[in-house]
Amino acid sequence: MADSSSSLPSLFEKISYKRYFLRAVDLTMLGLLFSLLLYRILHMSQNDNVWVVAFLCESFFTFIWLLITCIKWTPAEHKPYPDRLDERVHELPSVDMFVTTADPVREPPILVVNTVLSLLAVNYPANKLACYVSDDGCSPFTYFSLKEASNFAKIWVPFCKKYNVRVRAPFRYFLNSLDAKEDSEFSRDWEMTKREYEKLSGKVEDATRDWDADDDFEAFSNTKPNDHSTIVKVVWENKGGVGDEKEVPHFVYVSREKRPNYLHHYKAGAMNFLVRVSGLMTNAPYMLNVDCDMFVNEADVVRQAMCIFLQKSKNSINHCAFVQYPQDFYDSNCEELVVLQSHLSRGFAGIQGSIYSGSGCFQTRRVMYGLSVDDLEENGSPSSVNARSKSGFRYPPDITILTKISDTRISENPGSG
Ligand SMILES: O=c1ccn([C@@H]2O[C@H](COP(=O)(O)OP(=O)(O)O[C@H]3O[C@H](CO)[C@@H](O)[C@H](O)[C@H]3O)[C@@H](O)[C@H]2O)c(=O)[nH]1
Ligand SMILES: [Mn+2]
Repeated sequence: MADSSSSLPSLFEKISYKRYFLRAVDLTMLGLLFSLLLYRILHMSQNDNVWVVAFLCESFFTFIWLLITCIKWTPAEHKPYPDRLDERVHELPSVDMFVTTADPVREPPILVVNTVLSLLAVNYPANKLACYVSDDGCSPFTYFSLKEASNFAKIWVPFCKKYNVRVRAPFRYFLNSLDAKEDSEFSRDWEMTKREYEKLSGKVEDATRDWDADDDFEAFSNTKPNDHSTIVKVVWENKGGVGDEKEVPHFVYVSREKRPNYLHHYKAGAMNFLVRVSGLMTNAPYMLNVDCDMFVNEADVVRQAMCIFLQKSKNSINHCAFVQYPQDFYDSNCEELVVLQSHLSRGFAGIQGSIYSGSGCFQTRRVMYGLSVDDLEENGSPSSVNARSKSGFRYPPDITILTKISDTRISENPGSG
């Protein structure tokens, strides 16, 4: 937990922007819009429909413009200082990272593999991380790809950490050719890692044609995407890890039970299931949620979120429920969305906080369980909270049985050592 001594610098700063000129422009606009509306009202004649319609349209425009202007009035940004974490926080908290996928055809496994690799390689102690993939397609190809990815992760994670790679999704990283001209250690490692990645993508792409289904795939026989029992497989277990740079975090494959005629609630159902399974296995106090076609484009993403979560306020309780990251797009023209996010989200940050959009979001487990901050112990973890919260909510019995991953072997990849 963060040291609450007020003499130490804060883990993040809220920077407010002074926009005097833009405010003057906005006020002028407001004056002009009101004068126009006043002019329309004063010269309204009952039989002129066009005039009335113009008045209604302009009133609506003024209303929307006013809403947006109010949101943008006091823009702010939260600037985290991850370098300060090490001196302030003695032990970083655990984080469970969730990836959802639903269809191996619409969402090719190589995309899911890249999402997962970018998460496994973030700058955070590997023994504090667990990555759970929910597969609503119940696809042995997805599972096969993830097993292969976990082998490649043993090369990829140390490579990223050794050379401080910024974008840790290999398909993006290897788009750029090698800079170093001479035969250096880096260029040798780069070539070797690229070769291994190409092998991995080849295996994943060929998986539908040529693969050996061993006993580990037994669970997938006679299953249909909408009719099968739950499958949980520990793809990789970080056994007794100490968090050094060569380690790979826990990595778990999950396909929840589905039956025809039972609603499964799409991504929301998958997220609920991931919360419950991870509650039994690693029970981290913080959770991250990303879609399978996203990747982490900033290696310090978890440390940055921790700067916000672990900074204590004056009464030494942190009320932060979630940290939402904005989305960027690499393969489509979504400039409007980016502009909207960068302008409006700064405005929201200045008023109260960011908009919750789900994906790309860290949330606390206690909020997901419906707990209030008054129910918390000093360490902020829900594991020490009684089964009944103030709202009278009672956990299902399985949620209160909290065990660590090393005690709960549901199913293990035999090759994971
Ligand atoms: O039955 C399902 C259907 C979808 N998904 C996953 O949910 C995510 C989002 O689904 P997608 O069809 O890609 O929706 P998008 O419109 O692209 O996603 C946006 O909109 C969704 C709500 O409609 C949000 O949940 C997402 O986070 C947000 O990125 C993907 O990872 C899917 O694999 C499941 O796990 N199970
Ligand atoms: Mn999508």
